[in-house]
Amino acid sequence: MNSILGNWAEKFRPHPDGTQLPPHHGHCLGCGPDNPHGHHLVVQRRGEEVHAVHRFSERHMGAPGIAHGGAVATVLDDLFGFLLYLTGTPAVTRQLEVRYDAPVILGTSYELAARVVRDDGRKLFVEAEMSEVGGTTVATASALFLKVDIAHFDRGAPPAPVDLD
Ligand SMILES: CCCCCCCC(=O)SCCNC(=O)CCNC(=O)[C@H](O)C(C)(C)COP(=O)(O)OP(=O)(O)OC[C@H]1O[C@@H](n2cnc3c(N)ncnc32)[C@H](O)[C@@H]1OP(=O)(O)O
Repeated sequence: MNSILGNWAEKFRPHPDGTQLPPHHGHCLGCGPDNPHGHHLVVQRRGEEVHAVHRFSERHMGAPGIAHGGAVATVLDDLFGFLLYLTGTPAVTRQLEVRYDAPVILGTSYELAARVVRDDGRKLFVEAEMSEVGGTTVATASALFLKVDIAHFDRGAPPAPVDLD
């Protein structure tokens, strides 16, 4: 098994409500603490949802002062990946749709929440939103995740040493 994911059964066991969920792995672009280009997303379980508060930095700029749409999609996609701590099943994104309702401003905190809306055989239909703290929604996303065997992740090459340039 791809050692970067560690032991799936131990790691992706159900985590208690209210706790902080572990990153997928150290170099994950969305949540890995060791990825210098990453978003370092920190996610909590709240009931049957996963929640985060996130601030984009200058590394994620699209238009001046505004987060790149791909960066916003990355964070939403990675947030969906935390629902796997609730379902307990390995799964990957098959389709992702993002609606950008308002510019996401760099340096501003946003609240994110995601949930499974339908668990249908191999298919996990999920949805999420990103909002100003206590306010207006700036982006919504829906995705189809497909459950895979853990061997799916063996197809990845071992991570190269991190290049800080
Ligand atoms: C450890 C977790 C980290 C999480 C990180 C955050 C999430 C990610 O970034 S994941 C990375 C990005 N995603 C990927 O790399 C996935 C790449 N894709 C693949 O590997 C394959 O396409 C894979 C494994 C998803 C599916 O392949 P395969 O097993 O052949 O499935 P496929 O036959 O195409 O579809 C399975 C079923 O889903 C259905 N389906 C496929 N696409 C759709 C769709 N868009 N809408 C509705 N149904 C669909 C199919 O019709 C089929 O249905 P049925 O079984 O009823 O006939």
